[in-house]
Amino acid sequence: MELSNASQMALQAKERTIASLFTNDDRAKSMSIKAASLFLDYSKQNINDDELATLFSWAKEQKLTENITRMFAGEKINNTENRAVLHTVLRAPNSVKQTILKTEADEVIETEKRVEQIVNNIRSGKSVSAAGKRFTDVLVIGIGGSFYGVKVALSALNPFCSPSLSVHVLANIDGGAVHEKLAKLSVDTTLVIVISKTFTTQETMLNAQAVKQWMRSNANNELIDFSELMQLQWYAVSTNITKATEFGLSATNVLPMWDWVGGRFSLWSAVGLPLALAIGNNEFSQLKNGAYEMDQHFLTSQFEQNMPVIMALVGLWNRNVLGHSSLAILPYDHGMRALPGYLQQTDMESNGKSVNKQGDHLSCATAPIVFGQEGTNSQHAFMQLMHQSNEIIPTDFIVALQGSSDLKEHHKVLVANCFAQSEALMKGKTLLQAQQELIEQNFDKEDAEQLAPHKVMKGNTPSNMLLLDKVTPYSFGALLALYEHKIAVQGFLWNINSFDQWGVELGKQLGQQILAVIDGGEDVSLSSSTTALISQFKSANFCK
Ligand SMILES: O=P(O)(O)OC[C@H]1O[C@](O)(CO)[C@@H](O)[C@@H]1O
Repeated sequence: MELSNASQMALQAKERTIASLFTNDDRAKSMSIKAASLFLDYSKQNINDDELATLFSWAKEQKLTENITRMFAGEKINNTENRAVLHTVLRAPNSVKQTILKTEADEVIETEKRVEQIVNNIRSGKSVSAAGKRFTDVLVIGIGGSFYGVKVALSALNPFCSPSLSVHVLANIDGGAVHEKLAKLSVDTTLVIVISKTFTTQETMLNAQAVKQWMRSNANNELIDFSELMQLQWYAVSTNITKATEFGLSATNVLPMWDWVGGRFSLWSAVGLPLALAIGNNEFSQLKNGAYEMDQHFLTSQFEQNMPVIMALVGLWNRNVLGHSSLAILPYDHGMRALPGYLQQTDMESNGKSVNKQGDHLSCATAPIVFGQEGTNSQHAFMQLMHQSNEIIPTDFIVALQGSSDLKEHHKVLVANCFAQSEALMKGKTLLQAQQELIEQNFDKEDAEQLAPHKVMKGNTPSNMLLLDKVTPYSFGALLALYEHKIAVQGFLWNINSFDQWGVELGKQLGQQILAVIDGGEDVSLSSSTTALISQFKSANFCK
């Protein structure tokens, strides 16, 4: 990021307090914006109007509009994989699909209809298991982008999920996770959906094998033909029909994916099938409608009134001008507890890069370290560090005005805590204030002076406050799209490719190499540390 006067602006910003920027009541009003049912207040950021204006004109100079337009138009902006980035088209009306995708639109529209039909058949009991029973459970197997979207939406939209069809998600390659899931399930009432764009991902394949084996061993083999069971009880979403059918899936049960939909942006495709099964077709459409409205807002609004662009620029300001390396995501909402994990992938897998699109090394920092937890739990854990360490951690607070339960007092306390934290992070407490407080509590002057430094809170921590009227499929769809676009904008401005993820490859490759050594091979290229660790593992497992 090359802003000509960045260091001078940083100096100026670091010398002031955020609270001092509130010279009149207008700041909260002028630094807040509504879009697609969401409300963003960014007035507690350490930025003033002039600095924002500089960022807006800089973004224009960097051809941000052109980049956004190219993405929506389907140009191959994922240059290292020669792919378009078109998840947005999946939530657009059919006429837009036809304009952008041309002949491919038919398959996309057909797939949507297939998803709807499967959802209707399963939820109505028209489609039953090989044992002739109604499905009570859906087991989803997938990882990374083929997991986080479904997981976060299932949890956030839990009040909309059918009580008679439970959806479970299996991602990690850990026998403990497999047993934990399968212990709750019965072969006769479980539908399985394997989500894997490539259908080669090691974790997903091994988990799918384990589940298939469990089904084979536990089905009533005298009465049930296993290939019929696979036909009735297994679906997949993948670009790789060959691999899926080799695995044993019927080709008609493999819903397509397209190379122009990245895994971490794929919830809007047939990858959303498990979610649609849980919440129903209408609510799944609402999720897409909310995202579509955010897309339209993003595409058509001036930068000064554009929620994703504002969030992106404020994020760049924090990261590159003020030098803050992290971003805390704090949803004050039990349903949205999976959001920090989801955004860790969306943000850090997209923008965790250090070369630009041309392959040249970048001199500026890119994606922040994203972490978080639901409020108020975070207040009793890492927020101590946010208040009193030297680290300044910009924060996104997310809360719904109306709670999803009937416990109104709980929601009042939850929201009060959320607002209180944003205020406390901004204002902090000075030494003088701390001393004063202690004296008011009847400490003598000497004790007050000694204790006061321990009660100082640095304050000046910037935050966004994102409000949803209520967590609904519509507002949650808009929220996910907001973050997708914020992250894309940051990638455009850093001139990086946000849509590839080569960084995960080396680990995968070495994983295979190490597996071969565990299985008896030799590999002199491994470090002595890793070789010793492998020996320890082998003697614990194979030499007893
Ligand atoms: O859908 P697949 O092909 O199983 O891949 C799973 C995930 O693995 C990744 O390659 C790395 O996390 C993601 O991009 C992808 O979503």
